[in-house]
Amino acid sequence: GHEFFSSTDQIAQLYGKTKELLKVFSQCNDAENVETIKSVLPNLLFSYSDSENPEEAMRNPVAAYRLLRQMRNDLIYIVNQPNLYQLLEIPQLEDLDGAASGLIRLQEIYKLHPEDITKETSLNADEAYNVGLVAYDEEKFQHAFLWFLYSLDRLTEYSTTTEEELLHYLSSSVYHFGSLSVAIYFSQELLNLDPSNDEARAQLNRLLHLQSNPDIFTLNTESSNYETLCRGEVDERTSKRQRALSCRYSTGEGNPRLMYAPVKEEVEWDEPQIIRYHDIISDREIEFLKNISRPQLSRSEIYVSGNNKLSKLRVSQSVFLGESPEEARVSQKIADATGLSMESAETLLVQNYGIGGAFEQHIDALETVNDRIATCLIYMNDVEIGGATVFPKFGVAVQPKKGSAVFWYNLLRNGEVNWNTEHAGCPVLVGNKWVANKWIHEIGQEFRRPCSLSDWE
Ligand SMILES: O=C(O)CCC(=O)C(=O)O
Ligand SMILES: [Fe+2]
Repeated sequence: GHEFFSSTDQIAQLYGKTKELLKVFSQCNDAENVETIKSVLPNLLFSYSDSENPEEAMRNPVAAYRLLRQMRNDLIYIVNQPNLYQLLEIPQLEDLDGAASGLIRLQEIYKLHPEDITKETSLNADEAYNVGLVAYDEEKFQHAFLWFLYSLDRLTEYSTTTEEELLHYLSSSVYHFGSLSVAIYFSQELLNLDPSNDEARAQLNRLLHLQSNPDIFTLNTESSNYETLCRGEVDERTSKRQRALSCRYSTGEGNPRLMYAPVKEEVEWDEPQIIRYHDIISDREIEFLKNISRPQLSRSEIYVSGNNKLSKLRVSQSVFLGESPEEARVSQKIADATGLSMESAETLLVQNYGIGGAFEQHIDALETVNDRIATCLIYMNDVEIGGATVFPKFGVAVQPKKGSAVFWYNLLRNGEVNWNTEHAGCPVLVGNKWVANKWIHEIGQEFRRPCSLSDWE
């Protein structure tokens, strides 16, 4: 079936359609089971705010996760009424888990407690429990523990989650990340609640045989360079090297198309060069690209030793556009700005990220003949928080800016892969993220970027 969690835009589309569907049901009078449906409709409708624009509703990943759960419940409810046709695709359990996994990724990278990430939108006990279980499955025991604690705090008589389940998982997750005495505490609580629980008694006895006591509230996951860059903690450009970087108007050495509309170039980094072109694509072109891509989006894959496959390392949906006058126009602008030939370039890959959606470190080069000599990455919107493109090998974070594009060479002049161009798309903490990639290949650049035998250029 269809996947939702890997593209916030897909969730937004479903949200819009679900609202419509509920409205239609609330107005129809002839369906047989309409009375039952009608009796619950006010409740369902109530939770879908009328004034809210679906895309806007997705800017907060916690809200997006809640809505996904809620739409699943509501749509399942509707489909279970006889005589009502299901017109919409129902989010699957995999979507809820994928969304929860996105929230955990955000917590890890941006070092957030459940209370931090739910400041705007809180989760109820059941929703939090589900996030905890996903963290537990991913062996992120400290995060799991904190979510179970959060869930325990919010337990009510309406919760499906039970205190026993939570105590069990609290004990077990805290045990895994190291605090034995706290594990013992929760195990004891569980036994107090239900003295006949033999499994809990055995567990408590096992725990009582062990000892240790670390700090259980400090989020101390090891950070890679990628993660520190995403958080904006380091960025080498803030050092004195920045002064060497510049901004200029380029007329492409006399290119007639640029004479009257020069491109604004900014050097984001000098070695290897990373160049930002400002205002390379207009808002209208962006809307057009989004609209043609939307119905064609599907989960992005990663390329590993000759094969494409789905991976948690890349949570987004994308589509390679077909050839069209609009695609060609964007291509031409990139050709003008970079001075490179688009003869063997791929068509634009339009990409929308999901809940906590990211693309972890990778290189764009495929290590094949006629390889991807360069990348031009177009930002189709501003991202409120997170979502930077980062280069861990030299410590630069580039923030998306609507209408701009960044450009770099993936290959050295001698044709070898430049491993320093390794980069990542950080998870989107607040907002949505649309980008479009133009991958430019070697064939056609012979006279534009002459090759060299040196092994460092
Ligand atoms: O989204 C980003 O910032 C990076 C995307 C990227 O590296 C890619 O699609 O190859
Ligand atoms: Fe990339």
